[in-house]
Amino acid sequence: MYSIFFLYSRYYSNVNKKWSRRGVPGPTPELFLGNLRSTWDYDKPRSIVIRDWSKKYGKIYGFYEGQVPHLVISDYDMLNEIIVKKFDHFYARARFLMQERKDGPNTRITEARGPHWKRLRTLGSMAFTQKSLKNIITTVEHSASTVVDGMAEQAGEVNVLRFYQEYTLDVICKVALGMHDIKMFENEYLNTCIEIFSRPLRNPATVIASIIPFAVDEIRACFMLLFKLLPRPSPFFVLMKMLKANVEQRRKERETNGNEATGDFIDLFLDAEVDASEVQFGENSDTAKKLSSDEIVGQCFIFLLAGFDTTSNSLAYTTHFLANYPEVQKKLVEEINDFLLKNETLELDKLNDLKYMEAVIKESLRHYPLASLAVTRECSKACEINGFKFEVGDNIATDTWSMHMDEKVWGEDAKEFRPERWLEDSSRPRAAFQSFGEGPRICLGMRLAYMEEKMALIKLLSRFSIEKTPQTNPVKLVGSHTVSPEKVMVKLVQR
Ligand code: HEM
Repeated sequence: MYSIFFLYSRYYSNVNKKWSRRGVPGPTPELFLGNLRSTWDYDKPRSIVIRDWSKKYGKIYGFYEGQVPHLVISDYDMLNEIIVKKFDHFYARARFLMQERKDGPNTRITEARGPHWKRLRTLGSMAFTQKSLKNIITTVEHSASTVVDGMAEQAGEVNVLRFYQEYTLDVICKVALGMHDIKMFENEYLNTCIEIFSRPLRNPATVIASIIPFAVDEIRACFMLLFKLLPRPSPFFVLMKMLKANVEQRRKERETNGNEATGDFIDLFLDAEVDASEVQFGENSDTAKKLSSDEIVGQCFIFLLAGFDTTSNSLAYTTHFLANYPEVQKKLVEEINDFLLKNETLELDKLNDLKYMEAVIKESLRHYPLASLAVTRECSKACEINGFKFEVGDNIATDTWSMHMDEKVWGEDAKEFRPERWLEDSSRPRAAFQSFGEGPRICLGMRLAYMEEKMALIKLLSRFSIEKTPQTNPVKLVGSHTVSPEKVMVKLVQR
C-alpha cells in the first residue's frame, strides 16, 4: 500500500513539468487537469484561447490538455519545416486526450498513422479527382439552387448559417453517401450533425481521462457502453448506425443490380473493398490497396462531418464579410455577371476563372481559419529546427489564427479584409496560409469545398444582394473542434 502511494506521488510530482523542464513558457497548469479548464468552453473556443496565449507567451509555448502536453507554434518558418519539409519526422497528427492509443479497424483517416494513413489517403483521394468532381457537379449545382430558393421563401432577415448547413449536408449526403432521395429542409440528420459540433469539450469523460491518462481506452469503452444504455442515443451512434445501414444497403443493391456506377463515394469505396482479416492496422500495417467494410463506414463518417461543418461555416463567414463590405460584394457580382454571360453551363474547369471569388473565400478563411485545431503533428524522429530541439513524442499544435494576422507575412494591413491581396504578386511563404493545413496531410476535401462555395455564391449573388442589419454585428464565435459563428443574420434583397 505504502509503495503504491509512493509511486503515485512520484508520478504526480512529475506531472505537467515537461515544458518547464525544457525552458518552454506557457500558462501554469493545474494538477491533473493541466490547462483543460481554460480550453474546454463552447463559448470561448480552444483556438481562440490558444491565439490569446500566443500574444502572451510568444511564437512557441506549451500547454497541457489534462496531462497531454502540446507545443503551440505560430512561427511559419518552423511550421513549414514541420508540416511540409520534414514530413518524415512529423507524419502523424498528435493524439488528443480522448483518442484511442492504438490504430485499429475503426481508426479514421484523420487519426491514422504511417502506411495505414497512406492507404486511407490514397483511396480517399479517389473521391476528389477531377473526374469524380465532374461527376458530382450537377448535384452540387442542384443543391445550391434549392438552398437559394429556400432563402427566397423566407422573407426579410435570415440566419444564413442555418441555410448553409442544410446545403452542405444535402451535398455530402448525396455525393458521398449516395442518399439521392434525401430532401433539403427535411433532412432528419441535420440536428444530429449540429449536435455533434455543439458538444462542449467539457465533459466527465475528459475529466476522468485527465486524472488517469494511461486508461484512456478503458474509459472510452466504459463511456461507449454508457451511451448505448442511454434512452436517447448519442448523435455518434445515430450517424454510425445510419452509415452502416447505408453501406450495407448499397452492397445488396450491387449484388442484385451489378456494379452500376452512381458516381458517389460509397460506390468508389465499395469497388475497393476487402475482407478486414486481410488488412493490418497501425503504423506497421502493409499498404494493402483496399478498404475494409469498417473503413468504408469510418471514411464516410469523416467525410460527412468534415464536409458538413467546415464548408457551411466558411460560407457563413464569407456572407458576413460581404454584408459588411458592399464594395467587395459589388466587384464580386460584376465578376459573376461576366462569368454567366460567358458560360451557359457551370463546368468544373470554368469555375477556376472566378479569381476574385476565390480571393474573397480565401481572405475570409484567413480571418477565420475555423478548423485550425486539426493541424497538429507528433514528432516521430528527434530533430532541431531553428534552434529548438524536438523530441520524439512532442505534440505540435499550430496557432493559425495568430499566423494569419502576422504583419511580417501579410503586411501592415494584415487585420483588414482585403481580398485583392490574393491577386497581387506576393513572395509569401508556402505555409503562411493554413486554413486547409499544408503538406501531405493537407485537407482532402479542399477542392470540393471550393466548388461548393463557388456554386452557392454564384446562385445567391445572381439573385440577391446581401445587406447588413442591426443584428449582423458583432458575430459571436463558439465551438469546440471548429470555430463557428453562432449565427449570421443578414437581409437578402431581390435584384
Ligand atoms: C472550408 C472547408 C474546409 C476546411 C477549412 C477544412 C480544413 C481542414 C484542415 C485544417 C485539415 C487538417 C490539415 C492538416 O493537418 O494539414 C483538414 C483535414 C481533412 N479534411 Fe478538411 N476542411 C474543409 C472541408 C472538407 C471537406 C468538404 C471534406 C470532405 C468531404 C474534408 C475532409 C478532410 C479530411 C478527410 C481531412 C484529413 C486528411 C488527412 O489526414 O490526410 N474537408 N481539413
